[in-house]
Amino acid sequence: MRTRVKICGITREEDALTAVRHGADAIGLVFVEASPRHVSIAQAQAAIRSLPPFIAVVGLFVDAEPSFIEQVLKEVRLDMLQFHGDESPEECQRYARPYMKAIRVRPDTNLLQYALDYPRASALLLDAHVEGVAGGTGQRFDWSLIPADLPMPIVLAGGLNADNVAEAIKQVRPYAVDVSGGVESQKGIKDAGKIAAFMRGVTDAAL
Ligand SMILES: O=C(O)c1ccccc1NCC(=O)[C@H](O)[C@H](O)COP(=O)(O)O
Repeated sequence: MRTRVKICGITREEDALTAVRHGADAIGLVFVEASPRHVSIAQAQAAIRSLPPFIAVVGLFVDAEPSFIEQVLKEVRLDMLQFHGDESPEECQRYARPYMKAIRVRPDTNLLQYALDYPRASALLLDAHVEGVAGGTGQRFDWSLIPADLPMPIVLAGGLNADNVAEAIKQVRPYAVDVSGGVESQKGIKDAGKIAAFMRGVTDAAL
């Protein structure tokens, strides 16, 4: 089975459709004001309005107020939540949606403990730790820090691109990969050629 792909930081309808046309399984919408990939509720609605069925829409938040998340959930058809800040397990599981907990991995990060602490997460999304930046850094981390026996699906993120995604999949064997900067022409604007090349890399890893 091919590794699933989530393309994150989608801000425009045409980029959502390009991602899907090339085989992406999920798209991510960044509801974080400080991000260059931030979408308003209206932009999010527009970006996903013509998506075909069976494509998952993931809403990304960083330590957001619950009232804001509830408001987004009322107005945008999100299938899953992605918590990219310091949200506790209780905070992550209070919404009527499955969620992924993003972990910014450092050499001393105990990923097995995170899996135990967030037992109701659908997956752990593993991203690079860059001081002072919540995510979308374009940096990769040392994949050998990921234990082989994590009792939870892994979504591998952080600095992935067409040149390294096949190697990443072969080494880590994640459930899914997540990419943002590696398929962009500028922050928040996706590039069809880079998306196509990334998807070829994912397919090549399965051969
Ligand atoms: O994308 C952002 O600007 C962002 C801001 C705040 C928190 C998280 C953010 N992005 C997270 C992601 O898009 C994914 O983890 C992504 O796959 C990793 O980004 P990249 O290294 O650019 O592929």
